[in-house]
Amino acid sequence: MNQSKEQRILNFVLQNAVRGDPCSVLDTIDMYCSQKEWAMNVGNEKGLILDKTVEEANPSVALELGTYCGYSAIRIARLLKAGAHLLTVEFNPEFAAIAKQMIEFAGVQDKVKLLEGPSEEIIPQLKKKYEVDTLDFVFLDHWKDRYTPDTILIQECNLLRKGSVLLADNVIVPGAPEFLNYIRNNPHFQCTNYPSRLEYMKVEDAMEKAVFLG
Ligand SMILES: CNc1ncnc2c1ncn2[C@@H]1O[C@H](/C=C/CNC(=O)c2cc(-c3ccc(F)cc3)cc(O)c2O)[C@H](F)[C@H]1O
Ligand SMILES: [Mg+2]
Repeated sequence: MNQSKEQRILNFVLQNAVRGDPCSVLDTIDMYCSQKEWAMNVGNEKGLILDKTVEEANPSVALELGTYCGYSAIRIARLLKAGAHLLTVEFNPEFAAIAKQMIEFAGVQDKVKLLEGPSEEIIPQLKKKYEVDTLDFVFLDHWKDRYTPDTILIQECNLLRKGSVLLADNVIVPGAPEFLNYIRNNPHFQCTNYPSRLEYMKVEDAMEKAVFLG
């Protein structure tokens, strides 16, 4: 049975990156996906915006929706302080299996909890089952038409506190127009747009940051 693209990316990392070195894993994925096969990792350009936003938020508890191969989970986890952790949600079992191996190879598994299942089921379980009080940082990078319903669900589950930071990928390409409309017209959020480029392409994209005002 021929391999998936995601399996090829993982194999390339296992053969070419330095075990236990998250930056080497990120660089190796970026090299493969810019030279061999495009894939929907946040990439290095938008990755730098993600880095700055995570460093500024300095979260104790972070949530990611849409793990895929684990690139942004590794990117976030490498910046977390001692005792802080990232919960990352992925409902495709093949992608979850790839991401788990990628995260372990990078050596950040102690900071990352990969939750396999749909975000709409997992978000309501975060407080009781996963012992979350509130989320300090949320990275939205799953299906683009799910950004709004999941942001509403996160609020309904009382998971945000004054100052919680949401960061959404792809608000230009593929686009999340409904989310932009929702979040920019919501008085409980202070929004900032970060123009950038689509990963591995000379195509405009952007990220949107939304700080919860309580
Ligand atoms: C809905 N609830 C979910 N729960 C758990 N895991 C989920 C859920 N929904 C999806 N997943 C999981 O989250 C991932 C989905 C990522 C989607 N990302 C994109 O489509 C995406 C697309 C492009 C893109 C740009 C240009 C072009 F020409 C073609 C593509 C660029 C990007 O940066 C993206 O992030 C994963 F695949 C899915 O199983
Ligand atoms: Mg994306």
